[in-house]
Amino acid sequence: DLSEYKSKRDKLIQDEYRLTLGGNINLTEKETIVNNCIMKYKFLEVDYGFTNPKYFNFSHHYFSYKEKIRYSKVYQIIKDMPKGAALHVHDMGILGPDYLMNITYMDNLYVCFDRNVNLKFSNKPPNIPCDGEWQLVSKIRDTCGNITKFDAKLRKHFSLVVENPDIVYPSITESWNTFMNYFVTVAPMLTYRPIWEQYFYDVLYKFRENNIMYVEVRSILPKLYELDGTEYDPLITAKAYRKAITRFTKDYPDFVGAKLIYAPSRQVDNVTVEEYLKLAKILKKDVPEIFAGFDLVGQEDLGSPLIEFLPQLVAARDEINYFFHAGETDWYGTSTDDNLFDAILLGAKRLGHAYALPKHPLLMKEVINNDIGLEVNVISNTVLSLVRDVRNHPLNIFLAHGLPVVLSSDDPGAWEADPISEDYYVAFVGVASRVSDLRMLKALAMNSLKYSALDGNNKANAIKKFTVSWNDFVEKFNCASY
Ligand SMILES: O=c1[nH]cnc2c1ncn2[C@@H]1O[C@H](CO)[C@@H](O)[C@H]1O
Ligand SMILES: [Zn+2]
Repeated sequence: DLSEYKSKRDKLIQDEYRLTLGGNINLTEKETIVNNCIMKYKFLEVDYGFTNPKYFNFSHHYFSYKEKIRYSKVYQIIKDMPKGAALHVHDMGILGPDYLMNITYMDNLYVCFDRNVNLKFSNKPPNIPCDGEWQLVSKIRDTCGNITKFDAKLRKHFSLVVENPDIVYPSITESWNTFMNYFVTVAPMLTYRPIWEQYFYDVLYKFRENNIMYVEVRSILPKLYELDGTEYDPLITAKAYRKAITRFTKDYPDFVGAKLIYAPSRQVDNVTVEEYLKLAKILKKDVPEIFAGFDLVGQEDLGSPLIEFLPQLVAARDEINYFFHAGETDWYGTSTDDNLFDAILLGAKRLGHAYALPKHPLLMKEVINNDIGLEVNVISNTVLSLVRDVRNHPLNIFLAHGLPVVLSSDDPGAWEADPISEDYYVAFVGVASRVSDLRMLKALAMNSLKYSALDGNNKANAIKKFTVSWNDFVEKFNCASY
């Protein structure tokens, strides 16, 4: 009979909900008030899309709706909500063009325009080959007559954002080429030693503003330099991180801190990986308080796959923790896809992206059994051409299975997103189930600390600090203020 059918149906739906990430959390009375508020606004957004699919922002390119995000009440609440940690971000990709443009107003910066734009701090015209003339940026601004135009031209090189992404980025090749150019352009500016130290301090400041209390940054550890051309080895870059972190946590004692994952390019040979790992061991010895582990980066489809470096990676795995990018691909059954097998077999503590994971049922089980964190970066995956309509992002599968997801933002500066709140917003409204609520958001925030590289005591303290600020957020919450 129908009532029996309906109670069976209700039970099935409820049981399944309990399997989703956060589905087992019980909300307090106060949390329920917050939940009712955020869900009221979430339903408005989702249901509007359901009846007007063509206006559902999340099915279009991120660039087409990014400017509207700030008006979303769901976004505004998420921004104010304590979110724990950001565990997957890359050194030079965090602060975007507005920040970078300010740097171009500093003294001693030279520029040379060829096919690209080359920038370098120096006390004399740089001795770097360029098919143009090296000139002081300040001098060009003094003499060019139209600073606005000059700045607009410069700014274009500091961002992937365009008005017509479908034409500019027809495939992963175009988006990644532009993405790589971004790093090539900004690296010589950011690796000027005084800038590097200040930059990471400012990164932490921006994260704190987004209610993040702890960060793990991946860095290629580029060589820093001085105005006279002196260059330092990568250990100095790591020490510059430590310096910035120490200064920041002194200025903002409520902030937990930051750690470093050494993450150099994967497009190298075995000898180079051997050298990378040697440096990783030195870092572990010399800057133990900030060193978390090792990763390899770069467009994964272009290689090299992890299997190529097996002897080196196996030899170091007892000493170094791995946090590999793996499965950041649409190509099922390829060597990129197979990186997931190797990352897991090599004992990775977390996986970067793991985008291809749902196609591997046994690996899904391994992730659960070994409690491997999945670092998901939804906006990155859209901008870098893995998925357009985020309702098709595999994050919804991870969430449905209650897998240990942590949300992060990869390179928010490169696509002019805020440090992390927009990623939470897109994941919560565009990817997660319509009915996933504050419990999921709380679970995601908790996961970010649980799966961090903080050690026992520090992790417990961080979770305590998080609980205090979460309760404070809930206590002071006023739906009418949004
Ligand atoms: O999502 C990603 N997948 C792989 N590599 C990345 C991603 N984001 C940034 N980088 C890599 O990190 C370096 C800067 O630290 C960049 O050169 C880029 O290759
Ligand atoms: Zn990444």
